[in-house]
Amino acid sequence: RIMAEENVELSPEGWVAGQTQKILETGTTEGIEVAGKPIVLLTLRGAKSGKLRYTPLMRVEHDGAYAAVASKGGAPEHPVWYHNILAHPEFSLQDGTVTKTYRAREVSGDERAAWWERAVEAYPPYAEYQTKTDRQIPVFVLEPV
Ligand SMILES: C[C@H](OP(=O)(O)OC[C@@H](O)[C@@H](O)[C@@H](O)Cn1c2nc(=O)[nH]c(=O)c-2cc2ccc(O)cc21)C(=O)N[C@@H](CCC(=O)N[C@@H](CCC(=O)O)C(=O)O)C(=O)O
Repeated sequence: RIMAEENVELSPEGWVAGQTQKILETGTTEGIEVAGKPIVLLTLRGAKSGKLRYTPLMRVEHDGAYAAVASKGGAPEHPVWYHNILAHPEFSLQDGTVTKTYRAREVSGDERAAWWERAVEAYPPYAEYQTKTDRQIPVFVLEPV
């Protein structure tokens, strides 16, 4: 029996959906950028709906692992996907034309500090976002499974 391909939801945010669609059309994240920096495409499962949702994030990579930074531009609240990644921490991430499975864990202390530095290096506006909110912006490390 061929299982029907599960539908994956686009973001309701127009620009986010547009960048996602470009990745799907071209088959790569190459050339899709925010402030001139590269992005990656996660496919996360909704914590309540169980729906798959395309969630593009900035590309923060080190030694084959990635960081997912729940910045949402420094908004007062975490992005909703923060709950999705906690509820379903194993998911696929596409970087360029390569899609692999990763497992996320939220980091704190020195480990978080090291990844925060890498994140700001990869996408400097993260530092500015953190000054805009007193919530500590969550950082997840994504390791290949
Ligand atoms: C608007 C809302 O988005 P959000 O999950 O809050 O996340 C907001 C943004 O972080 C998200 O759009 C990111 O993709 C934006 N974004 C980045 N967002 C970041 O936080 N960090 C980044 O580094 C980042 C980079 C980036 C690069 C390119 C790009 O196009 C977008 C980028 C959303 O998608 N809502 C949907 C889905 C909601 C959802 O996931 N519901 C859960 C329920 C979860 C619960 O409440 O328990 C479910 O389905 O079960 C809806 O309302 O229908």
